[in-house]
Amino acid sequence: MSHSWGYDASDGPATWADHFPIANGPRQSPVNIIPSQAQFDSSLKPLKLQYDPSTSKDILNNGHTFQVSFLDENNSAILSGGPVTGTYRLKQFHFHWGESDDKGSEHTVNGVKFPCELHLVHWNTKYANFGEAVNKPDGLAVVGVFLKIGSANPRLQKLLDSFDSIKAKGQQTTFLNFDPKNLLPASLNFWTYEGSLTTPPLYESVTWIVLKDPISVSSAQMAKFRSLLFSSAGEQPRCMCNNYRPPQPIKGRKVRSNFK
Ligand SMILES: NS(=O)(=O)c1ccc(C(=O)N2CCc3cc(O)c(O)cc3[C@@H]2c2ccccc2)cc1
Ligand SMILES: [Zn+2]
Repeated sequence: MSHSWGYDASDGPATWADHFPIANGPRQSPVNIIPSQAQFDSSLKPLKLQYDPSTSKDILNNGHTFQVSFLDENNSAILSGGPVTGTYRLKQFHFHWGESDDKGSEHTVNGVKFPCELHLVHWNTKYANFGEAVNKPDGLAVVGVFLKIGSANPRLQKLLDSFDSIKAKGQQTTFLNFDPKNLLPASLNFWTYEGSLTTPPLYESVTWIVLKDPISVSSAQMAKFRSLLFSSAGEQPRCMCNNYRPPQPIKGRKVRSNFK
């Protein structure tokens, strides 16, 4: 990433337009979803997420979030159907969260923030690879899943148990056989709209697919997310939290749903 950016007052979302003018573009993400204004679209196909066999590779603290990356040389973890045409391959998933349980998600619903939001990032196989797809208008499809405070979610435990080895920026460790299907709610009902990356370079290349139903996370598990650091080993430790961009202007875009 060329210019360094972050989530503090000095380098956070309010400053991103200085170096990434597309921050004020026509299809920026995230947005506030207002269910009563979403349009049911019966032509939307069921969302197909085929993550078998799961081909997770590693888990990395990249200084903005932590992400689990996947082998994407073949179609072993793909998204199809829903609002997209063609086949999109899973590249990585990551999360955004707050310093406290009352905020942290990027998308909001009727203005309500969730404590955390999962993003599963897929790229369109009409392009050669993720790097080619990342700045094309139909290049990416990201599935967003809200996390809601409730009972501890055992399916998050393997992620949380790896945090001690990726505490600081740049730390990475092997992370095999993790099936991201286990992070999905029972229903794949979704809202969809045309948007962007929610971090610099903010490319307007994302078909967003935000699932209506959340998965659970306990307050203690959220505290573990906040044990990660934005900072590198040896630097003044800075808690990795509030790594979310607030909702951006909808600018006339339609949010569609596949459910009534
Ligand atoms: N929140 S999100 O919209 O789902 C999203 C999706 C992808 C990416 C992503 O892969 N990025 C953007 C941020 C970033 C920061 C780095 O330090 C880095 O090394 C890579 C990335 C990648 C990226 C990859 C390729 C081109 C541009 C950015 C980031 C956020
Ligand atoms: Zn994200």
